[in-house]
Amino acid sequence: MLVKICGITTREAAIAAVEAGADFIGFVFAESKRKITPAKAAEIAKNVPVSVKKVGVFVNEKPLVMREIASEVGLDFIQLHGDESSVTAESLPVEIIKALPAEKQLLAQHDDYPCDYLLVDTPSKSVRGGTGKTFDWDVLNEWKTNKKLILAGGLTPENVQQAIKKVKPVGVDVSSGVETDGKKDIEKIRQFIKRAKEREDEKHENIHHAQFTR
Ligand SMILES: O=C(O)c1ccccc1NCC(=O)[C@H](O)[C@H](O)COP(=O)(O)O
Repeated sequence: MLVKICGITTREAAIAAVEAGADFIGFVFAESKRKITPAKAAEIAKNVPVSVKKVGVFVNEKPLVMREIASEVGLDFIQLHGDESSVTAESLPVEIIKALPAEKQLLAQHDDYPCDYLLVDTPSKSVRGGTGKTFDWDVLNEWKTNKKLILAGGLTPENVQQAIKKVKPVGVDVSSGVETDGKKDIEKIRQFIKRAKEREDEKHENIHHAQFTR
């Protein structure tokens, strides 16, 4: 099970995520209480092993700005969390995670979107991500796709195993659920990754993208 810890703003949180076995760490460059400057993200990223992928989260940012930040920070992935077109996604020089709210119609419309992973998150009218709220996971079981799915939205150390069992994604993503009083909590990061990866033995035979390949 791939694990992405998002909204990293400190070296301590990055180290905790890396040591606990995270596969991706995410830096939010969009408007957010977790927004980080490219310079600070670059400083943190330079101490992260190459095996842990660095993801930059953007919402409707100009492609030129995304390219500059990707180069400055050494991003491996760009996570598009807004209404970015396929053309924008294809113009970017790194791998793409496309984030979508869990709405049936929207998911269906993105079947051919050029991305390496689809991250499905909780819909919200006011903020684009990091809500800390779950959605009805059954929406995903009615959705047929050949995309690799990352499940996000309100995951916690307590509910992540249940979520994996029900949705069978290739990866899980968390931000609020590993925070205490709005700050990343080292112990929660460790617990989240441990529990997500504990189900490792049961994976592969029936992960979401394989189950629904047409
Ligand atoms: O985290 C944010 O504040 C944020 C703001 C704007 C766009 C995206 C954002 N986060 C993206 C993520 O990948 C989060 O991990 C994902 O939305 C899940 O968040 P949470 O429900 O808090 O675990």
